[in-house]
Amino acid sequence: MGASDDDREGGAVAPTGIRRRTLFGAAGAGALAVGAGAGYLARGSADAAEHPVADPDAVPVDFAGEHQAGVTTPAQDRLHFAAFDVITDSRDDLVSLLQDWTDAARDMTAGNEVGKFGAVAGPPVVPPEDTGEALGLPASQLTLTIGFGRTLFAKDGKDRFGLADRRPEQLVDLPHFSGDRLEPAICGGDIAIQACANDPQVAVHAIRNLARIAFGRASVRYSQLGFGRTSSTSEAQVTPRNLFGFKDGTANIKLEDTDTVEDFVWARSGDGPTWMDGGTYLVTRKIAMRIETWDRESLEGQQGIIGRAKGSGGPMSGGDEFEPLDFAANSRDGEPMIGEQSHVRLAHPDFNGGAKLLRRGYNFVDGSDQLGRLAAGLFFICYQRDPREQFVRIQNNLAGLTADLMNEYIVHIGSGIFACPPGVGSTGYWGESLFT
Ligand SMILES: C=CC1=C(C)c2cc3[nH]c(cc4nc(cc5[nH]c(cc1n2)c(C)c5CCC(=O)O)C(CCC(=O)O)=C4C)c(C)c3C=C
Ligand SMILES: [Fe+2]
Repeated sequence: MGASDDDREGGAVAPTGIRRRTLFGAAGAGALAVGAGAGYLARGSADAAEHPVADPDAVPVDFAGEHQAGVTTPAQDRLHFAAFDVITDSRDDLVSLLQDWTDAARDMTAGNEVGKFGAVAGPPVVPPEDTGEALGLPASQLTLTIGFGRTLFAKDGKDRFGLADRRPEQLVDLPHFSGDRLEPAICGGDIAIQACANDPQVAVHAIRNLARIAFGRASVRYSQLGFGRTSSTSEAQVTPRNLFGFKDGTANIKLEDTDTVEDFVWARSGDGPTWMDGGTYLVTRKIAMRIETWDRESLEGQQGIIGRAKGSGGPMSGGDEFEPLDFAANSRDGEPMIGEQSHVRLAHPDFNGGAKLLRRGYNFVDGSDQLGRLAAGLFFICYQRDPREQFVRIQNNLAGLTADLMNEYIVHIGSGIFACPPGVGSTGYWGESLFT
């Protein structure tokens, strides 16, 4: 195993790769995890000042586990999402790609360089195994989460890899929703990989290296950068804001609510094919937001559209952020305080047969268009046990100009649905249960 100068300085070489950056020397990670992740309540608190901790981003998120990381993991600040097209016809090549990707994912999520020699310790006559831009950076809570699209199982009626009869019925072709203006180039994909990290360079490095490893076997169909996580997935996180300026994620499923996570997020035995037991279904929607039009809407109008107060995030029926929504409350003029066409009413489980989602989206700004308008929006990401009963049901309730008032300000332009297999142990590879 090679070791770079940095490793010799840090004095730590991990067994499966070259460590990019260590904690304070070889300090134990357990005590350092306090306040890990951007936006945690502990950050900047008196407690944190009295008990300084090493950079919490140096404590990696476990890659191995019953479920994949990156679903209930406290949402990191940054996203690089990529959808791949598989360009080989060989099942063996597909399996070897998943094996190579898993090895690299193990390395990178642990904060190590990719491969045996990494970026600079290999033979000088061949391209380095790792592209190098994350050298010196900690793991930054990087998680890598994989999902398989419908076209991996069968495409144009062709059973490409002998997987056609293993496609779960939950992995539906999403219906057309009223108002959709989907652009095919940013829809679908055979395989999706969600990279989340607190440092954008770490997330980009991960996707770049996975794309490089895939050369000749899979190519990037599209990718999306995101920032400012628009959901909290843990009670320990403060609720972030989306580009409409509203707190987003208040009523999200939180990892501490284990019963809800079990009931609404993870596929279980009997739900579908056994290879998906412990997995989950991912739906993505790239939603453009008409920022300039929104910015001309009055505060009262904006709050009426969302159904929550812009400052506190509390319901329009009253109370602070986490006060339950009271849909029966009427104002003095007899109108519901949380409007009939408000977003939170139409998205709420009470109006969707009890359905809930684990939301994990990110803001995006792809620069400005030719008229100087922000090309911005929400890259909506959600995880669930059955998209038919969850995303599709809720989106059908929201879609259309006569439904959610927010539809005047948004348009769905990208879409994807993926079956995310269960987690991997310390050996094995992503999606192994699908091929055995
Ligand atoms: C189909 C699912 C959903 C889409 C698409 C969606 C788009 C979308 N949402 C916001 C902003 C907010 N959403 C909020 C709550 C909320 N949204 C959904 C679902 C979708 N949103 C759900 C299930 C909920 C929770 C409803 C509840 O149980 O109360 C909120 C309020 C804060 C919160 O609870 O998170 C905001 C704000 C935007 C801007 C957007 C598309 C661009
Ligand atoms: Fe929403």
